[in-house]
Amino acid sequence: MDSDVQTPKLIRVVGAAIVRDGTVLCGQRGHGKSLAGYWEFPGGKIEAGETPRQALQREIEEELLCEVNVDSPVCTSRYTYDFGMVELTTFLCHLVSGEPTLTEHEQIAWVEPSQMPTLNWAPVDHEAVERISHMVLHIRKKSVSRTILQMI
Ligand SMILES: Nc1nc2c([nH]c(=O)n2[C@H]2C[C@H](O)[C@@H](COP(=O)(O)OP(=O)(O)OP(=O)(O)O)O2)c(=O)[nH]1
Repeated sequence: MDSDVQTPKLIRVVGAAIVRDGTVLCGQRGHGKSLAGYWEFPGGKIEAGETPRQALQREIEEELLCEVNVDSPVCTSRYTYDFGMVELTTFLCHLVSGEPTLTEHEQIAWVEPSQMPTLNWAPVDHEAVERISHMVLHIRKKSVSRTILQMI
């Protein structure tokens, strides 16, 4: 039997949570793009034949003109927008070479973990933002302890 309910198109996307000095690089989507004005993790759609990690390295080179090491996955979340269902997988990343450069975002910013939830994130990002803010805080605490131990 036919149904009026259509399955939304699945759009597989990867996002990079680039961590440096206890802050995370966040990007605000530019005018003219879908979800303009929302904050996101830099990245983009996975192309045919790519692994998620390959897609993320390519997207970061294209979008931020720098190279990252793709570390552990954070989570995979889905959200149905009016243009389709985005499945976002977010990875912790570290800079390998180059400096993130603004090309297509409205702005990019290194954000303190405690401040990340105050930004207006794209709906599919909320789970990753919550998790990442805790993970980074944990790493920061450990590195602070290490620093204190070295000073004694
Ligand atoms: N890169 C990225 N995209 C995200 C995030 N959250 C989220 O909803 N998206 C959406 C926005 C886009 O619809 C899609 C990512 O595709 P893309 O980055 O290649 O899209 P695009 O701006 O080049 O093209 P378009 O969607 O405007 O056609 O996923 C996120 O954290 N990072």
